[in-house]
Amino acid sequence: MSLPILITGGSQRLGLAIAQDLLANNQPVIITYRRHKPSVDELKNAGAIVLEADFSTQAGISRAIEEIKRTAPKLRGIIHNASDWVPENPETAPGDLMHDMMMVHANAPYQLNLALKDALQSENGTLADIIHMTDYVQDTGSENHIAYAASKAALHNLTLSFARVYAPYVKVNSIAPSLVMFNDDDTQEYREKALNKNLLGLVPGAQEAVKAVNYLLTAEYVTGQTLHLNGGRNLK
Ligand SMILES: NC(=O)C1=CN([C@@H]2O[C@H](COP(=O)(O)OP(=O)(O)OC[C@H]3O[C@@H](n4cnc5c(N)ncnc54)[C@H](OP(=O)(O)O)[C@@H]3O)[C@@H](O)[C@H]2O)C=CC1
Ligand SMILES: Nc1nc2c(c(=O)[nH]1)N=C([C@H](O)[C@@H](O)CO)CN2
Repeated sequence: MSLPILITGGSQRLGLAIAQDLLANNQPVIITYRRHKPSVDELKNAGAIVLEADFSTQAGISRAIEEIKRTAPKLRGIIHNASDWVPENPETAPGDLMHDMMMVHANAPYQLNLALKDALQSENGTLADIIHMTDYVQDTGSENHIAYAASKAALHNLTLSFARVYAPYVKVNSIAPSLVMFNDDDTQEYREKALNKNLLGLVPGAQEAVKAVNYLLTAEYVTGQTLHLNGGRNLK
């Protein structure tokens, strides 16, 4: 039996698609979720281990680390997918927003990577993997999600540091999507405008992230890199 891959925020959208694909290919999976949904039970019934975790507080991060260590002494990989896409808004003080963004996108991945270093095992000649789900805005910044973009840039910087420190037994890479999957409440106007933001005029859906994850898991010579999933938006 292969060692499990941990996916944070695996109860919906990209994280759920990644978890479902890995399970369908007989790869054991552990997911964390913040709010219980039917998908959590569906993943559990499909054989996943499901752990409740909220990375917005230090206590939540510490609790998650202890529960993951107890559940899986050894891991094939970690996919840091959990994320909150929150714009600057009048209801949230800037200090609170920056704190919240940094906790889930940088502090939690940082602490989990350190705490789970010895658990990460290469197996059958395949190196272990850490994958950080960052964002196109890691390199560009954002006008309406300033704190969010800064926290994703911090997450990408963790890719560079951990790639250096964890070589040669663990590969560490970023996947930087631009708009890959719409949200249910995205208006038709937003959707049409978004399609024109990249060269390919596409919003491909969650399977594009699944393909990117599977590439990195099988790669032998890729670490400290960013896999951009943006339809050429940077050239538009
Ligand atoms: N979708 C896209 O087009 C893009 C996605 N990305 C990145 O790809 C990744 C996946 O995107 P997507 O599937 O849309 O992500 P979602 O917005 O669906 O969030 C994924 C999960 O993160 C969980 N989460 C949020 N905050 C916390 C927290 N404080 N502690 C624990 N869990 C938390 C949520 O749990 P709950 O549902 O319980 O609240 C949610 O299920 C993310 O890192 C995202 O930033 C980047 C650019 C574009
Ligand atoms: N946690 C999330 N992060 C992001 C999302 C999302 O739905 N959840 N969506 C985006 C947008 O698609 C953005 O890339 C559009 O330009 C960014 N991050």
